Amino acid sequence: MKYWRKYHPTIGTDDPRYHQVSLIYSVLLIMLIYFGLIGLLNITLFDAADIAIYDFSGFVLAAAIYFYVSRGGNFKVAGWIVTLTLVFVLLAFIHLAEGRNYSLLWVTILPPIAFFLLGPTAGTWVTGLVFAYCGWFLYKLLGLGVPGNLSLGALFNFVEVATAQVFLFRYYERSRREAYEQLQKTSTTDPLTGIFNRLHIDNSLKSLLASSKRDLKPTSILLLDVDHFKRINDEYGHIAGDKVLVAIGSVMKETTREGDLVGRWGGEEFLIICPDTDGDKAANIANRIVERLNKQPLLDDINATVSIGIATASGRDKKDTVETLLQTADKNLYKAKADGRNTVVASYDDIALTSAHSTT
Ligand SMILES: Nc1nc2c(ncn2[C@@H]2O[C@H](COP(=O)(O)OP(=O)(O)OP(=O)(O)O)[C@@H](O)[C@H]2O)c(=O)[nH]1
Repeated sequence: MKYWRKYHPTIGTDDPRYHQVSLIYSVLLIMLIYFGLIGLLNITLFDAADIAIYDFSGFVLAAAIYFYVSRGGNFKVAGWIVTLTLVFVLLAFIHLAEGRNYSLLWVTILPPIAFFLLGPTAGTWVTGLVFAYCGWFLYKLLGLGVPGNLSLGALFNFVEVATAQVFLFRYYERSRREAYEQLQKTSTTDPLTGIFNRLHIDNSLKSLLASSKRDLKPTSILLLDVDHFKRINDEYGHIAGDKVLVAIGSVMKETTREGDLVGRWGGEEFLIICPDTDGDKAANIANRIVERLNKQPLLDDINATVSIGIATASGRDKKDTVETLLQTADKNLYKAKADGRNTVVASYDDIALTSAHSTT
């Protein structure tokens, strides 16, 4: 496990920021070691206390950024600070070396870091501006007759390589992001209905229940099962059955809030997670779904109803787990089926359930 995970336990390997945060910490550690070591060498071996002041300033800056990020600072801001610090260090070095000994080559480490931490647009701007400045700096050096590696040909080579780098890294970062988003979408979506799949809804339930306990806020889940779905399949065919599942998915999306998570639990079963929702509110949502399905046919002339079992974690009971919550919802769903279907059952006796309809 990466050592920085102790500062950010919620950023798992499936989080899009995982590798960015990892890179931020790596760059900061390299800066701390490099500036600390070179600063000490400059004082002890080279007797250059004036240069050591720059090294120790760099060390303190890197330590301050490290402190900021590890105490929960904004990663976007941290990404900018790390990139701009790197730009400053690179330009300072190139200036001190006056372009000798291919020192300009160091600027080529900027694009992979800038594009990765800032994204394709800001990455293009930052690297484009720094490269343009370096080209101008090289051009100025030509007239000064500084010895070593400097000619008009070198300037052209620099400009060409810099331009190619900006375009190639921009292309690379864009395609990496698109591929990542595509992968994320397919790994979390149910291919038939387009709502979340079981894996995603299961993972989300774990983390939402943990935050519910941390914030002492209730979380409710609604387990839905389509009534007599086998009959629909038998009567209208499997393709129509699939369309019914898609339409029920849309009804659930329309009936719930934006922060609620709607997913397919398997076959003709669905699960809705409602964060910050107590049993009463969950029953209202469930009743809305049942009423909507009773009001008008789902598809042309096909009617479909659902039975719903609700479970609520208060957020104050440490004993609540994903398993106990699912067991309760399942038990209530079973009861809703036994009560004649097309109805809602929750664990709380004081909830007024308005949706008991006759079964088809
Ligand atoms: N069209 C279609 N049918 C599915 C899909 N997944 C499961 N089914 C069908 O859903 C039906 C579920 O039947 P049962 O478990 O007997 O339940 P039911 O007929 O809905 O009856 P109750 O749940 O007791 O109200 C089975 O016939 C499955 O073949 C799917 O993705 N598409």
